Amino acid sequence: MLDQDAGTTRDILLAARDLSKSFGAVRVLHGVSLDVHRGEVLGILGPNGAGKTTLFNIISGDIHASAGEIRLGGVALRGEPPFRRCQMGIGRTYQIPRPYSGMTTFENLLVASAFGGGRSERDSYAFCAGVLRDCKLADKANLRAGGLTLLDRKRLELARALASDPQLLLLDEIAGGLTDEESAALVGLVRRIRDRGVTIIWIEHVLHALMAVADRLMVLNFGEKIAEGAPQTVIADPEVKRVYMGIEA
Ligand SMILES: Nc1ncnc2c1ncn2[C@@H]1O[C@H](COP(=O)(O)OP(=O)(O)OP(=O)(O)O)[C@@H](O)[C@H]1O
Repeated sequence: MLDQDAGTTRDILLAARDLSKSFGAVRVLHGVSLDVHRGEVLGILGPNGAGKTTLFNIISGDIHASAGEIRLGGVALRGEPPFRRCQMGIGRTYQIPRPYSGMTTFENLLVASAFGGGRSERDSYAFCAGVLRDCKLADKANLRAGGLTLLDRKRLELARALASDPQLLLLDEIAGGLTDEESAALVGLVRRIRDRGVTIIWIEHVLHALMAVADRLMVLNFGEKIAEGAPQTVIADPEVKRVYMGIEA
């Protein structure tokens, strides 16, 4: 699927149209549309409860939208369960890490590589060893995932998503609680992942981390998109300042 963008034709990997979601009488997402171009990093900002994770849950198939449609590489995702979407190339992290606690770190990656990435067991070993190194988990390979520290469980979330070989990677608040040094290392890793050709959508409250790598930003508030565009333009927007940063113009 192609679109015209300021005179250039760019390839759209994910196209979402008019997504809405209500839980009972509570409307948490309303008419949200977005296009994500291959190879870009789209950052998503918004106050708590704005509907950011709900948007990810709809894209990954964890929940169904009340209305709207999503296409990945032009293919409609309607009705596809999460495991199929993973096999189609959508990898994600969860805000609260969800490892297989009784398995080792390495075994967690092998499962993702074999069942999500479709690799043979033999190929998975070398591939997952590389992912472990990238995510600074090599020395934790044989530890039970349930016994890892929160920081390492967050690293494992990212590593598992990478092991499934995504073309689209959804990152949900992976920088929270990191030191400045750890945050800078994470930004470096996200850049390297992008440079390998993976398209990324990153929900993050740690603004400086997001600003360091995002090509575009989108802002949600009360389930609606209130801004989208170049990062510097978006964060200078008076409405975004008011809603997200509590700054009145
Ligand atoms: N399964 C659910 N049932 C009922 N309400 C839900 C459910 N999931 C989310 N919500 C509500 O939907 C709204 C949006 O939640 P969501 O987690 O998408 O927000 P968010 O922007 O990701 O917030 P945060 O930055 O705090 O993670 C919230 O009011 C939340 O309580």
